[in-house]
Amino acid sequence: MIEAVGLRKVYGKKVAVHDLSFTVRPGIVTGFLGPNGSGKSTTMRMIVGLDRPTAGQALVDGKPFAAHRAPLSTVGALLDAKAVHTGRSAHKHLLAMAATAGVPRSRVDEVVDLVGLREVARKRAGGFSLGMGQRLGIASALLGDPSTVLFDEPVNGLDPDGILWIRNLMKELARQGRAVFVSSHLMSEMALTAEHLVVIGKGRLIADESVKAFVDRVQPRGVTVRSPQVEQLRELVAAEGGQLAAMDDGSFDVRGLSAESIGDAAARRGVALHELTTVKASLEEAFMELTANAVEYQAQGPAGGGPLTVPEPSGRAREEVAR
Ligand SMILES: Nc1ncnc2c1ncn2[C@@H]1O[C@H](COP(=O)(O)OP(=O)(O)OP(=O)(O)O)[C@@H](O)[C@H]1O
Repeated sequence: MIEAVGLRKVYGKKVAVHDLSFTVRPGIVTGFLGPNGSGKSTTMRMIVGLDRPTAGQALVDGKPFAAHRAPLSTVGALLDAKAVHTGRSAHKHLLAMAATAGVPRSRVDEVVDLVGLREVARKRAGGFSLGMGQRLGIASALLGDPSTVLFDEPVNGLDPDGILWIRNLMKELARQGRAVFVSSHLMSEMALTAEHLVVIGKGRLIADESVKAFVDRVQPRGVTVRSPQVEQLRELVAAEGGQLAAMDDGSFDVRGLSAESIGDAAARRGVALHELTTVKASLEEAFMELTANAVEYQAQGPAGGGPLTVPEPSGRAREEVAR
């Protein structure tokens, strides 16, 4: 479990992290999201004692990381997957780490198997692909069987197989009762992996809530309606003040009305409905909308910049968050 309490980091005149407080609970995957430069890496580094907070503190299982007798068994962190001695084999690298931390040798074979590196464990880690390097980084993080794991952008640069593997591993680590804290730029990936989110912008907390609550904060994108009585449906939507657009698959996209008001009006008029679904914003759309004012470096759009706008969904390409 991680508790950030009034965490603050100042580099010279730059306040990288402002009085940040949040909790990462055991048993679930917590996604850590924020635009570039928002302070995610700085926060993670403070949690594992690699950076000193200017104020506040980061507690892991109730104590600062440095106060733990067996730090490797407290927190496993993947902060920079390339930080492995390139001349050594994966096996030697892990053995050296295990010896330093008082972890039994048998655990090395366990983690090598867990991350699927058995075939290549005795080869020089310098020749590893990005995906293999990532697996080795994760093996190192899990060596001490930690109760909390921290992964900074673990899926960056990985192929779909590697991404799926990491997603399943995170969920499994959480299922085992660990606190799993993972940062990522890939919103669609976070929507599939995380149950809870900590979102920051310009070093400040924007959200500490479930993925569902975060997505529910923004307006739904519309309502999908199907009815065999097309003309009556058109009249109903117009009478209620909504707009209706026919979709390629025979359904209708209704804007300006809630599912409840469409359903009630259909009941009053005796119009049969075969589908009535509120289309929620995707996590990416919610993130863009809620962090629009917290983006450090904004692209200059045709209108000269300003907050990022949420693209209108087109056709059936709308993404629903299915939770
Ligand atoms: N050692 C440092 N010295 C000075 N400024 C720093 C240092 N480390 C980070 N910063 C600044 O602090 C801010 C937060 O950086 P940080 O790397 O924590 O953000 P991030 O959210 O991890 O970004 P990204 O998603 O791009 O990795 C940035 O403005 C960055 O330039």
